[in-house]
Amino acid sequence: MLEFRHLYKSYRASPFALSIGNLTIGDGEVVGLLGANGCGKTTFLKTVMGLVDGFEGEVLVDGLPPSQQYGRMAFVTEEGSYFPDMTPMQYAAFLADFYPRFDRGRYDRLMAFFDLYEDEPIRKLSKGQRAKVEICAGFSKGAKYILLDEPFLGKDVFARRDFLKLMITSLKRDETIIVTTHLVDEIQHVIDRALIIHKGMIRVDMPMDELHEQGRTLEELLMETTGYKANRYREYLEE
Ligand SMILES: Nc1ncnc2c1ncn2[C@@H]1O[C@H](COP(=O)(O)OP(=O)(O)OP(=O)(O)O)[C@@H](O)[C@H]1O
Repeated sequence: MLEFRHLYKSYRASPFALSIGNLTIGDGEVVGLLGANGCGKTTFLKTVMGLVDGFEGEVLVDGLPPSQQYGRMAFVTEEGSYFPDMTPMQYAAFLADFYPRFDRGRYDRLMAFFDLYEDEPIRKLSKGQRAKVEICAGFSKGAKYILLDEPFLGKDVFARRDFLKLMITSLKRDETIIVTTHLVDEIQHVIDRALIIHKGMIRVDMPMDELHEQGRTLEELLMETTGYKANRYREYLEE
């Protein structure tokens, strides 16, 4: 379980702070963290990973600070691999040494699914392929909490759809996912719960079943919450 208690983090460069009152994310939940550019999604994930200093409040991972739970968490970011000179095979061996619960079978199955070459250094792969290697790693570390920050960047539409299906069908019971993305259409039938952040605060926390029952789409909810106006560009053209 992830618990947030009065989390508050401001940046001088940002006009608003990330401010999360009380929030709990239970084991096995697949949560979509949504919102406009700069609203605080990555900062939220980084606090869970213990990568943010100087915030008020508390984040607990199964009752402990993130710094005591690194082995239980995987963070897949658009920044890609920190080990570009390794081949995916060497990377797997490294992960196996580092993560006691590393699942080599799952890594190999994901690599095969994405048609990735195992013998080329990661830096020689395309941007989308490098991102796929990170997904293979993230889902194979044996982490209970898998945080995905824009995992679809650079992936073609087929890879995105297949990956989502694979992710959902291969999840283990207590694996908990938090995924940020701007591709709301693609994840709306994948996530269990939507959190929408607007200007640093969670404005919507809704189970997807409830949204589907209301006959509304995630995109509509996001637009209503963030005040996005589809024809706003006209105001600029008509001035
Ligand atoms: N290390 C930092 N130093 C200064 N400001 C930062 C830092 N990290 C984030 N910010 C600011 O905090 C705000 C939230 O940023 P964050 O990266 O969390 O947004 P985001 O929702 O992930 O955006 P995007 O959708 O563009 O990825 C932004 O205004 C950003 O400029």
